[in-house]
Amino acid sequence: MTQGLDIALIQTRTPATAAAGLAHVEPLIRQAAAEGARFILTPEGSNFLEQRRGLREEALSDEGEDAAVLGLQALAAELGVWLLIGSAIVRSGVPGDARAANRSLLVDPTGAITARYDKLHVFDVDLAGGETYRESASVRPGDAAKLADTPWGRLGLTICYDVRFPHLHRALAKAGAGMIAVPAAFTRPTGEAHWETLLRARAIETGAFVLAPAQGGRHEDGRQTWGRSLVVDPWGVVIAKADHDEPGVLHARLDLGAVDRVRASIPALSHDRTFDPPQ
Ligand SMILES: O=C(O)CNC(=O)[C@H](CS)NC(=O)CCC(=O)C(=O)O
Repeated sequence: MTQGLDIALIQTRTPATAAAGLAHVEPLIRQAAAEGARFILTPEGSNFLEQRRGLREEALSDEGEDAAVLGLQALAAELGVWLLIGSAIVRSGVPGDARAANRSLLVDPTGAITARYDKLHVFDVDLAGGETYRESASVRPGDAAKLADTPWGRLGLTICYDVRFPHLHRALAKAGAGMIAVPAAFTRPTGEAHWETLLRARAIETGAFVLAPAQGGRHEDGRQTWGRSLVVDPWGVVIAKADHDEPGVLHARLDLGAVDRVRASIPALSHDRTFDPPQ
């Protein structure tokens, strides 16, 4: 019999308020648990997703009062599963800074939050097609990388645009992560060009499983995201993939022994050298 950890990624098309966000994701999480997942991961912006130009302070709740965060904690407890809320957009809690935190929350089967991570790299980008993002205007970036303990080993926490910073992933893997979460709300053009390649590269470079639940499709405010949620094994093989942008559940079974086997076979993670800067 094959042993392994049964996980599920939830692909969403999150609406613009936290109450609606919860109503959207809850049935998918119930389905994932009923189908056997013990660890369930949701995308970036799981409480609400909107065109950031209009994000107002009044739209934000404290982490402890957000309808979606509270509802998802209760759901994890009811279903007895581990749940990564890929991110919730909540008040940063930093005095004098009205911006949000874009925060991953790991919830245990009692419903308690056991780890939190604020997105380090915010998306300030002008795309060729005219799409412009200034995430730093509404989101205060975090300043620390984060590993979370799970019954299946250490999980490295990252969010979306963080996937473009390989040294962050290497640092997480060197600190013990055998799984790295990359919840996302990728743009369509960058998703089409880069999403799968970036995720496979991060898995190969770290010898870790990469778990990437994504927002997908055309959201109620017109924003379009690239779905295609993906699970990559430590060898870089895509072991589960949504071939579409529709909301749904993507199951995968992780053979966690693969982490040590891959790292023993190609020990690049321990072969870093220091060198003089290029002249
Ligand atoms: O705004 C929210 O509610 C949730 N956050 C996002 O959607 C963020 C910031 S705008 N999106 C990304 O980081 C996309 C990265 C990307 O697409 C790339 O690196 O190519």
